[in-house]
Order: sequence, then structure tokens, then C-alpha cells
Amino acid sequence: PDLRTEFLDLPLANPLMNASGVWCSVASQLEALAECAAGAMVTKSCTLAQRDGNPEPRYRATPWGSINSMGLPNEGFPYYLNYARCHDYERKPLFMSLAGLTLDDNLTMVAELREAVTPVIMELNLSCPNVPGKAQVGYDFEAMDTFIHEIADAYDRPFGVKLPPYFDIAHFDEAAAILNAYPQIAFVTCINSIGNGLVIDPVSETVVIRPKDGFGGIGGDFVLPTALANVNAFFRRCPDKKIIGCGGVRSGEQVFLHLLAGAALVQVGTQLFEEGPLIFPRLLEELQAIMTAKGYDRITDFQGKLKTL
Ligand SMILES: C=Cc1c(C(=O)O)[nH]c(=O)[nH]c1=O
Repeated sequence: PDLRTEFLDLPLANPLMNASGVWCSVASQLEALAECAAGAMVTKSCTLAQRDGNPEPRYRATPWGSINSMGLPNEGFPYYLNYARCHDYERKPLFMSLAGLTLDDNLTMVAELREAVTPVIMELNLSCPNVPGKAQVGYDFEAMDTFIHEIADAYDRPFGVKLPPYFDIAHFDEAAAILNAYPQIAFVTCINSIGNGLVIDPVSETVVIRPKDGFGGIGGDFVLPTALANVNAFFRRCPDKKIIGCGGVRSGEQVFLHLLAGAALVQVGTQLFEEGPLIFPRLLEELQAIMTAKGYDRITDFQGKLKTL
């Protein structure tokens, strides 16, 4: 079967990519992603200045997924802009995730990104759950509208937003109404981790990560139904935008489900953290086996064709 696809008129070898934050913080990781089998890649969300992030341990894998409270550690915007200037865009598209701590910081980064002659695709992160004292913009619809309005004005190109998971139909409606007011928003990435979960070790009777009394973003198997719901909810509500699916992908089957639910591309986070970039050939093989078994020749044979009862 043919796994080729396209995104914003760019050809991709396949619909897979990393989730921002995983295997994409430093040049050696970005180079590994550029060389691996994934069809695209995204950088770690960056702030204007370099950040150390939260104290360790700040990530833990569990049998059903992961918990993290990294605290937005990153090399700073100039580092990733420099990588974007050196990236081989013939090989695969590069997305750049921005997560400025203030609207002004985001505007500063966006203005510079606009001036930089590079075909990088901006993914604006509105959903970081782990910066102490910073509420998620994605859960404050007024702030979200203001952020998007200002950033759309400052950036003259199509861009996307990374959203937190929503759990209420009224919130899907309200978030989609904001996004649909901005044709410049070409894609929506659903979901970021489910914020502020708590993993407890029954033997030591202790939390498993140091920051925030052990509270952190949840990823992995556990978030799959929520991820699929958010992908499908925005797929239904934003017909003029592409949806990038993220959450709960550990095998070709979950890639298939995200595509069926309406995802154009599919990001891998927790399982990439655990397995490394060699996960991508495995996921592609597994997806092709599913497509062969079902008689699908290409992605568009089933993409977005989820059936209801
Ligand atoms: C950008 C910060 C994020 C982080 C983090 O750096 O703590 N963790 C997540 O699960 N999602 C984020 O968006």
C-alpha cells in the first residue's frame, strides 16, 4: 500500500512524525529525526530564552503510558531557528513549536520567524500544562482568542495550534468557533498531554516525579480515547483545516484509528520516548499490514471515514 500523503501542499513519504517535546530538544536528536523514517518532524516547544526546566525526576514511563512535568526545558528560540535554517526541506517538512511564556514573547519569536526565509511550519503551543503559575491558554478561551488574533496579525503565513484535550461538547464548540474565525490557522494538533495527573508508587507510597508535588501531563495508552475524540471533534467542526492527531500511538493500529478519525498526520510521543526513532519503520510496517488486510491502497481510502452507528 502507498503511505504517501501531502500536508499544506508539501509531499510527505508518510503521515508520521514525532510529538513536540519528544526526541527533538537538541541538534543530535533533530538530526536523528531528519534521518529517520518519519514523514515529518517538529522541534521542542521553545521560549525566547533558554530554559533548564523543572527539577528531575520529571518524566516517568508507566505500564499504560507516561507522566511528565518537564517545565518547558529548551535551548531557546535562536537555537531552533538556526536548526530551521540548516534543515534539508527536500528530505521532509519541519514544524517549529513555539510556547512563549507571554504573548509578547510569542510576538517577538513570530516576527523573527516571519523575517527568516525558511519554509518551516509553525505549531503554536497553547497547551503546556507544566509551567508553575501559568494557566494553559487553551483552557482560557478569551486569552486563546487574543493570542491567536495578535499572532495571526504578526505572522503572514498559515500556521497551526497545539491544543489541550477538551472533555465537554460545549468546549469543542467554543474552541472550534474561535479557530474557524481565523482562516490563517491551517491545522490543529490534538491533543497535548492530559494535564495534571498524579501517578503514585504503592510500594514507596510516593509520587513518581519531583515537580508540582508529582502532578504532571499524562500520555500514552491511557489518553487514546480522549485523543481520538478531540481529533474527530475538530475534524467535524473545522472542515477547512487539517487535523494532526497525537496521543496514545504505540502501534500501527492507533495510527490507523487516528487517520480514520480524521487526522491528516499522526504524532508519536510517549512510545517514541521509550523506543526511539526506530519506532517509525515498525509503525509504518504495521499500518501497511492493516491496510493490506482491509484492501486499502492509499491513506485517502479510509482517512476521515469513521462510521457511526
Ligand atoms: C511545552 C511544554 C510541555 C511540556 C513540558 O515541557 O513540561 N509537557 C507536555 O506534556 N506538554 C507541553 O506542551
